[in-house]
Amino acid sequence: MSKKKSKKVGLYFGTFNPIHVGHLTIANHMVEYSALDEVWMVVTPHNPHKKKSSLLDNVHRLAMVRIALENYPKLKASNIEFDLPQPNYTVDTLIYLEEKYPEQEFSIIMGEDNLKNFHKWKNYEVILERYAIYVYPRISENKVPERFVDHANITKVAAPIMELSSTFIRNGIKEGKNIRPMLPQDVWEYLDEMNFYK
Ligand SMILES: Nc1ncnc2c1ncn2[C@@H]1O[C@H](COP(=O)(O)OP(=O)(O)OP(=O)(O)O)[C@@H](O)[C@H]1O
Ligand SMILES: O=C(O)c1ccc[n+]([C@@H]2O[C@H](COP(=O)([O-])O)[C@@H](O)[C@H]2O)c1
Repeated sequence: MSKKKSKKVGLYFGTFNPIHVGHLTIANHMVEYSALDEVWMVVTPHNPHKKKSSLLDNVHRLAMVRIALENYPKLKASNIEFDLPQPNYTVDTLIYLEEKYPEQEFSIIMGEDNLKNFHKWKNYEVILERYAIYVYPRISENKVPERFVDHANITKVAAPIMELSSTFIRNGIKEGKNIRPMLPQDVWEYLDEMNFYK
């Protein structure tokens, strides 16, 4: 007989270069308005679909996620991918997490933009078969592929839409713009003091 899992954990993967209020709003919404007990923000060293240039060191991206989550006990920063082979394929991370935390029930949190490209992820069928995927709305082009519409393991969540990106923030800093409202206060202070992205 299989043992009942003790905790429901939603995994929110990203490069978080840097984490911004769009990410934080989603993570908090997911943990407050779903059956999840916790959301882990998994800092990805190297997204297989992104270039590594302009990527701040893993430890600094993790530090900013930790700072952002200080007052959110149900949200955790995770460095689980730091010691896994790169680029980081999500399916491999999931296998590793299952072995390390057999008592926890994992699901995946993803934006609708990611769902549109999900069929390009490594072994996406395996992920889809084994995990619940919570999808929140994003403004983006193209349609969700037919095979994902109304899929039993995919749940749409009506989270608020905040269209900002880490790229926009990095470019703004480089151009000397004030981008403070887009970042948690303490994260802004950290990256300003460290002279990141200038
Ligand atoms: N404004 C936002 N609202 C909700 N989700 C977001 C937002 N920006 C990014 N995400 C999602 O958060 C996860 C991590 O995103 P990522 O770290 O790549 O951030 P990003 O802002 O898109 O970064 P970049 O501009 O560097 O590509 C992804 O699933 C992405 O779709
Ligand atoms: O496993 C894959 O093939 C795969 C391909 C693209 C992206 N991902 C994961 O999706 C996360 C969010 O992607 P992105 O493009 O929105 O930054 C990223 O941090 C990776 O962990 C995973």
